[in-house]
Amino acid sequence: MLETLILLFVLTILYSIFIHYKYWEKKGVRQGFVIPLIGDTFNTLIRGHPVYITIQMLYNKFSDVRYCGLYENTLPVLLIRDPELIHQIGIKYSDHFVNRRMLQIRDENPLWKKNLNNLKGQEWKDKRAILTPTFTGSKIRKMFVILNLGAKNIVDYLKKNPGELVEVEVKDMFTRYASDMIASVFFGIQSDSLTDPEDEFFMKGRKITQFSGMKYLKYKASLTNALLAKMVNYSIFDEEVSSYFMKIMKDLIEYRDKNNIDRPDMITLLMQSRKRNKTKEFTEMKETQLTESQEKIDFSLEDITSQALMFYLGGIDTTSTALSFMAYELAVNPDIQRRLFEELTENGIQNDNMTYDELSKLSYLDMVTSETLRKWPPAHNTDRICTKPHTIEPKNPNEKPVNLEIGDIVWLPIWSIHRDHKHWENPENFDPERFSLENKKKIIPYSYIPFGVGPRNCIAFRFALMEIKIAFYHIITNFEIVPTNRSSIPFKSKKRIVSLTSHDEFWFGFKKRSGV
Ligand code: HEM
Repeated sequence: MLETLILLFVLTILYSIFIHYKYWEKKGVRQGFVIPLIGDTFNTLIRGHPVYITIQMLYNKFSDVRYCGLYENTLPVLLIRDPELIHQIGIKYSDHFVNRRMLQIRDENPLWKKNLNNLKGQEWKDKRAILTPTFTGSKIRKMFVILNLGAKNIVDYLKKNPGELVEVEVKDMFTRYASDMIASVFFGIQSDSLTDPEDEFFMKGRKITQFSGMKYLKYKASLTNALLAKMVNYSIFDEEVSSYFMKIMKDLIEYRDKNNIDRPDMITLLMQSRKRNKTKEFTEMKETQLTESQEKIDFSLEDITSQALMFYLGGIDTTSTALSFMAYELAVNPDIQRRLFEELTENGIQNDNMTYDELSKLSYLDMVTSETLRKWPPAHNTDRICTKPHTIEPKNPNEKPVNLEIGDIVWLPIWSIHRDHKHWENPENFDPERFSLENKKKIIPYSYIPFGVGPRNCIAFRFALMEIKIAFYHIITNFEIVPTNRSSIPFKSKKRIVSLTSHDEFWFGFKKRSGV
């Protein structure tokens, strides 16, 4: 028995070394030395680096190529290093790379299976076409009043604390802000988790967004291997969470249908999408084309809840991370903060009646937001799965055609591209000037992709930008953000983590401005 096991082990190692881990080499793609079963994840698994740093180290190791081959443990992955190739995969040949990898999670819960992020191929195209019009600039403009009120809550919350200086852990504060915004805009309910730490909606939502301990291990196992996925029986939306959100949505839709309520929020738009879809009156398709099969699509209560939950999952951590890093950079760069304060106060905007257009015109606010998302992209990596055979044609002398097969995984390393010295001068510096009107023109296309790329990019990018800008508009006109003894400067990342998270939390002081 023991001999058989040893033989099996030796055969596995030999197979790994001579066959499995030659996957990219055989396709003419550069790859490094690979440890069987660990693949290229050594720096995370053994040294404890966060995932985005491990990817960046691999990205920097092959500095002279447009792409390189990696192994996430046993899984072959093609890492794209070239902005033009990002354009090809994300846009030009996007039909060959329709899906993302998240889809491999074996979760039978329909709320999980039906959401936009997880849908594949034609089903994804159809749903995306229905949902895209709900996120256009004109729709965000309509719900601006709600966003403005939500952002003002941050100021009310901070002002409730006595004294001239309030010390706050901003990641928690912004997570609550983002959660209250989603509750209001996507679930039509008033949630005030900033004032009530135990707010029910927030506590239920936390169950979805927290990926720590056993839950994270199960998630990783499910992602890596279909067999493991079955064994660990992992579910992102468990029974309790699913029924809670389904009930909220059902009650809300019934109430609104019955009382003809037309609040300017996403629920109204999603309900209109449902009706429009039934009557085939679609006019605003731009980013994705309508398809014939669309007229048969059912956009049920389950669908609406599923999308709203996905917006919760996709929108909380990303937005609160961006907000936290923006607070960090403004605290450590007082000159930038001063200039931002000047812009926000010199424009004569009336806080209470501020409009979407007024906020959109604040150019320095836009520059600071863009630079935050460049230096600290909350979604540090995205991917595509090859859905139609595709050949990357050679461009440089050492390249051969690379034939990608159905199922091959391609990584678009947002963090590494944003910190590549070839594209950005002193990429570690926080410099909003990179995004001035003049300098913006010099940015290499597709070297700045915080919201991903092409038809499968972040559907809610306008909404996210507005959420960030309006929050900082109110914060900076009322407070100066300053470092305190508890602030962790420079930023230190948590070890072995997938997301961009601080080791020591984000503590900062908010000093009341005089006369406000
Ligand atoms: C600063 C905030 C945010 C960042 C940086 C961000 C970034 C991203 C990125 C990089 C992707 C993948 C795009 C690709 O693969 O090309 C994505 C997808 C997505 N995001 Fe966001 N996101 C943010 C906020 C939000 C918010 C607020 C929502 C919802 C309200 C949201 C909903 C989604 C959804 C549903 C997808 C999947 C789209 C699809 O597969 O069609 N995101 N996001």
